[in-house]
Parts: sequence; structure tokens; C-alpha cells
Amino acid sequence: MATYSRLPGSVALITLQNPPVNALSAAVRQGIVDTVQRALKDPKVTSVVICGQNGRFCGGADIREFAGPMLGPPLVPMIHAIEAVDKPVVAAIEGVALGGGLELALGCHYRIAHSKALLGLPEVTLGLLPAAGGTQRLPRLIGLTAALDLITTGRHISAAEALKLGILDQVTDSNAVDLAVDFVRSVAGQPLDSRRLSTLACPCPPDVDSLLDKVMAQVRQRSRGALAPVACVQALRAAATLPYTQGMEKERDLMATLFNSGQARALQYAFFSQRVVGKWSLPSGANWNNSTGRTISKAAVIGLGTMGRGIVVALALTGMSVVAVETQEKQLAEASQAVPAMLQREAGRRSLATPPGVITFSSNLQDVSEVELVIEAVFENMALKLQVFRHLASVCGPGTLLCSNTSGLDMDQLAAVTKSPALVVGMHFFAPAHVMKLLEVVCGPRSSPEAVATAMQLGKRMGKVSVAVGNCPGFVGNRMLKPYLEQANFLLEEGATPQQVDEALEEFGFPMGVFRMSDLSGLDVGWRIRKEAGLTGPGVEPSRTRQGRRYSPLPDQVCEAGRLGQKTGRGWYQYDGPGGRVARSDPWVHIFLEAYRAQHGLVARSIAPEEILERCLYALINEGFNILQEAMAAGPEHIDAIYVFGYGWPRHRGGPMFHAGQVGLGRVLERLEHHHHNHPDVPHLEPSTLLRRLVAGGSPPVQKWREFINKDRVHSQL
Ligand SMILES: CCCCCCC/C=C/C(=O)SCCNC(=O)CCNC(=O)[C@H](O)C(C)(C)COP(=O)(O)OP(=O)(O)OC[C@H]1O[C@@H](n2cnc3c(N)ncnc32)[C@H](O)[C@@H]1OP(=O)(O)O
Repeated sequence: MATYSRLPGSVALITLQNPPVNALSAAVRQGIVDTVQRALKDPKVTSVVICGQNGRFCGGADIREFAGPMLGPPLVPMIHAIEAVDKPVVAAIEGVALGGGLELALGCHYRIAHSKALLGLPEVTLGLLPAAGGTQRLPRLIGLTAALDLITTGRHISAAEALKLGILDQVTDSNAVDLAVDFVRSVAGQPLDSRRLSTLACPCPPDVDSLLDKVMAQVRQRSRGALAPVACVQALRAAATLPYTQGMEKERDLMATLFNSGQARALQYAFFSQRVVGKWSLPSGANWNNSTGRTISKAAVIGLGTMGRGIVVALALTGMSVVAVETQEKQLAEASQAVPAMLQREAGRRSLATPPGVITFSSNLQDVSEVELVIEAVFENMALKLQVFRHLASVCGPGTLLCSNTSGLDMDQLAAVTKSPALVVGMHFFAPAHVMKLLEVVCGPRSSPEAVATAMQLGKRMGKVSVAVGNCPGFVGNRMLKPYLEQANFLLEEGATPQQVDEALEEFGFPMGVFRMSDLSGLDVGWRIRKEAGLTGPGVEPSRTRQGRRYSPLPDQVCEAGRLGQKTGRGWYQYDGPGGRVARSDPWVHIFLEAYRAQHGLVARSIAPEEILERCLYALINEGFNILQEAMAAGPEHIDAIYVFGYGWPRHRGGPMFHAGQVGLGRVLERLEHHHHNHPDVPHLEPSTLLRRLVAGGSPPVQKWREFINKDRVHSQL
């Protein structure tokens, strides 16, 4: 709703009320229509201020309403009516003015904001465009070039930037509503024609077409199949080339196409998934709402390889003191040079004037005795990690939280060698750890609610999307990745090339296919993990069946040939020397694959992109169903957030579990059965019991899966 009050000096104050972000629900829109009418009709009112309750102007249209029929007054005529009012209307912006919230403010005649306010048109991130006149008013106010940037990226900008761009008329460090009230009194009676943005011409650079073509090309390249950014450019072309009314028609038509698209549904699902995962719970009943984490002010990181360095930077950026320990002198010397530079760069990228935290480098484990939390980030080797944990147990007090940055090892085994197993949790970071948004918080069977809450809160402080997961090999992300990678290798055995596999996955929307990604991260990484699992290495039988199932030794052989990827200039592709970035097809790989197939009596066949996608993606999704059934992830949203934020799953496809629902669970089941029939020696292709149950239960939408999962769970860790 919206409340109305009359202030001294003939000012009407309209306050939007819909906590927590004053989203423009049907009730709020009705409230605005009614209160604006009242202000218009009241002869004692000469001017109007619109603000939001609780220091938040407006977070935009109410996204939850998009799932059902749109009721209540529509936004476009509501904003148009405000613009047409013949008394000055000022938007007093505190907190946020996003999406429809900013569009509402653009319909006002003036905009005044608090210096800490954030503004933006993020509709593109929800698969939409600013269809309440935003694509037509903003370019008329700030020019085509700046509007293209804001609308196609959806980025939030500070009040200072908004002032510079001309979106705001004034910015204050004090109360924005008070200033707006004073301001509107001072402009009462002045002509408003030039303040009505819909009546202005759109300032454009001389060569509009080439600018629009350039931006369209950039957007298509960046968005990898996403529809909304392309529609935004089309709407802005209309703003630049057509009268306002026709531009609005174009905006409406483009929105109509986007609004009901699968991509919009996927992106809105991704928005809510990101928020759902913060609300973790454990089988004991402990959850985000009833458990208190510790506030950490001093932490340590053990091991200063690539991961450890990134973790130090991520921690330091929160402002805490960090003891960074590395026992190898050479590595320590390199890290103490590299880490401050990384910190400086990252602080700059986040527009922080000075890097906040204090880092102390040390080669002595004893130096962590005073910290409140330790993150071990040594090599992924259980014996080594156990050694470090035993050492930490003797050096640190019994109340210190001990965390491991493992990508899949048993946290309970590590907890067992400490004095307080309840204070042990996994914190699985993704490289580069100071940049990547995902953090898997691994809850062992003995991890206490306090330990989980502390790790989840710390993740949030570091700006991560933290997802609580259960303690199983590979946790959630890497466990699902295994069958995906395995299928990619099998496809090479059967006749595909690395390019064909990568192209199919990149066409789907991944930023990189599996082989390009493997070259980037280094083939030795996977090789070491497989060696640790006893799948490869000296003494392991070199057959295509290992540990009772089909195995492809192809990546081991490429790695053992010294082809470690980009860092050696050769891997699945060739590069212009070590460290090169541009992947080119390598005749060596094709000869190698032919020789391998001949050696094993395999006849190459032509493989369609559809089969590549089905085999790789459905094997991964199938493992997701097993994970849900075993309660290693609390719900499909958790898996989807992990894949979107940690594994490059295209956001406009929602995540693997959401995607399965979009494809149709029956279809996914049928294709898995088909591929399993053709490859009975691949257990990962055998459809999960949960998937079968969901299909038998009528393939409910993803939001309803939990009802089935809870009936079907085999263990319960989350
Ligand atoms: C044919 C129809 C035509 C319609 C015309 C359409 C034109 C306009 C379209 C839009 O405006 S689309 C919406 C654009 N706005 C956004 O994208 C903003 C989304 N929200 C945020 O970015 C953040 O929530 C925030 C506003 C920056 C606040 O962040 P904070 O970290 O403080 O809180 P959160 O945990 O994110 O959110 C709290 C709570 O509020 C819910 N929520 C937030 N925004 C909306 C919204 N616009 N609609 C509905 N609900 C919203 C969020 O889900 C959280 O809820 P819970 O998870 O706690 O239940």
C-alpha cells in the first residue's frame, strides 16, 4: 500500500509500504494511483514527494507476482499519470531505486537521493527489460550511450555516479526525504514541461547505427544465447529512432515476448534460489534463524598455493587480520610478493580506496595459536591434510574453528583427529577464491550448528553465495561434475573431437566446454584427484575398466604426455606457447585419438551435438537427483545455485535441476534409459530412483520436489 500525509507548506508526502523492499505489488500500485489522485484533487497541495518506508525507496516490480495473472493497476499508465501531474513531484530515494522503482522515479519531475542509495535497471538479469517506460525515459535523460550500458548490464550504480550521469538532481548525506520536501517547496509553481522525460529528444552520438550495431555484437557475444540483453538493445534503438509513443509500443511488444519465456522463468528462479540457499537447516532442527555464528576478527590460512592466496585475499577484504602460513620458504617468498598485489587489484576492482585487512606472513604453524578460525588450503591429499589437522589440534585452543578447503575429501575423517570435531567444517572455495562467488560449506555429521553458522556468515561477509552441503565424496558440485567429465571422455573414445564436445556445450551457454576448461585449470589437477582415488598412477592396471566400471584413461594419457594445458602450451588444444590463451585444434590430439581407438578396437562414429548434450548434461543431472535423495543438498535450488555460481551453468537456464524440469522429467528419464541401455557399463547413466518417482508422481514443478524427496530420503545430512 501507500500512505498519504500533508506536510506544512502544502506538500503531499506519499510513502510506499511493502516490506522489506517496498516492491510494487498490486496493493502498492493501487495505493500510488489513489494517493496521487488525492494530491491532485487537493487544492491545498502544491507539490508532492514520493518516498519509501524504512529508508528504502523501492526494489522494483514485485517479482513474485510475475508467476500469476497480473492484477491491479498497470505500471505504465500509473507512471505516465505521475509525469502528467501539473504539480511538481519529487522522488526521495533512500536505500534502493531499482527496476520499476527507478522507472517510477523517472516518471517524477525531480529525483533526490541519499549518498548511499543504489540505483539501476536490473530487469535484464531477470530475463526482462525495463518495460515501465525505462527503455524510453532513461536514454532521453542521460543519452543513448550511457543508457545502453546501464540497461544491458543491469548494474547497480551509486548515487554519486547517478548524479554524474544526470539521473539525479541532488544527493545528500542527510535525510533525503527532508531535503526533497524543502526542494519541492522551492520549485512549486515553476514550469514542468522540460521535466517530463517522455517529451524530450534522446541525445545520441552522430553515428547511432554503428553504436547500436557495436553494442548488439558485444551483447550477443557476452550473453551466450540470453534473449533479454538483445531485446534491451532493440528497445533502445526504438528510443533513439522513434517518437516516444512508438518507442513505448516497441518496449511493450518486446516485453510480451520476454515475459512468458523460459529464460525469464529461469532467471527469476535463479534470483530466488540465491536467496533460498542462505536459509540453511540441519536435521537436528538447527537452522539459519535459530543458530548464532561467531564473528571472526582474526583468521589463518595454511598453504599459500593458488587457492590459499585467493582465500587470504578474500578474508582480508572483509577487514579482518589474516595469518598466512606456508612452510616451504620459496612458496612463502613468492606468496608474500603476490598476495598484496592481488589484494590491491581486487580492492580496486571493488572500488575500495585502501585494502582493509592486515596480513601477516609466516612459515611457522605455531603462529596460528591465537586466531579464531583456520582454513587449511594445502594440496588435495588426505594424508597431508590429516597431518595438518593433527598439528592444528595441538597448536590451537579447543575452541578454534578448523576448516578445510577440500574439494571432496571426507570432512569427518579430518574432524576425527581434532579435539573438537563439532568445530570442524569444510569451506570449499572455487578458483580464483577471491573472485568466484560460490562457497560450499560442508557439514560433517558432527559439525555443530555454531560452526556451520559461522562458516555461512563468513562466506556472506566475503560476498559469497554460500551453500550448505553434506559430506560425501566430491560434495555436490564435483560429485555431479564427475559423470559429466566421464561422458565427455567416453564421447572422444566413440568418435567425437574435443572441439565438437566443447562447441555443443558452449552453444548451450557454458562459457567454456569441458576440454577448454580442463586446459585452463591444468590437466594435472584432475590427474592428481584420480590418483588419490586410486584410479590412475603407477601400479594401476591400464585397462578401460577400473574399480568395476567403465573408465577412460584418455585424460591421464594426455597429462602423462606432459600436456598439462595452457600452462605448458599444449593440452587438448595447442596454444601460442606456455601461458597462451587462444585454443587451436592440434593435429597431435587427433592422431593420438585415432591411435587410441585403434589400440582398443573402437570404431569412430559421427556423434550429433544433441547426443553430446544429453550424455553430458543428463548424467550430471541424474547425479543431482541421487544427491537430493541422499540429502546431501537440501533442495534443487541449492544444486542450481552451486552450478550457476561455481560451474558456469548459464544463468538463463536456471541450473541443472531447473533445466531438467524445463526439458520435462519424463523426457530426461527416457533419454537416460536409452543411453544406459546403450552403455550398461556406465552406472551414472542408470536413472535415479528419485527421478523415476517424480515422473511416476506426474513430474511436479521443481518447487514441489521437496515433498517427494522427503519421502524418499535414504540418509539425512541436511
Ligand atoms: C507485464 C508486466 C509489466 C511489468 C513491468 C515490469 C517493469 C519492471 C520490472 C521490475 O522492476 S523487475 C524487478 C527489478 N528489481 C530487482 O531486480 C531488484 C531485486 N532485488 C534486489 O536486488 C535485492 O533484493 C535488493 C533490493 C538490492 C535488497 O537486497 P538485500 O540483500 O538487502 O535483501 P534480499 O535478501 O535480496 O531481499 C530481501 C527479501 O526481499 C525479496 N525481494 C527483493 N526484491 C524483490 C522484488 N523486486 N520483488 C519481490 N521480492 C523481492 C527477496 O526475495 C527477499 O525475500 P526473502 O527471500 O527474504 O523471502
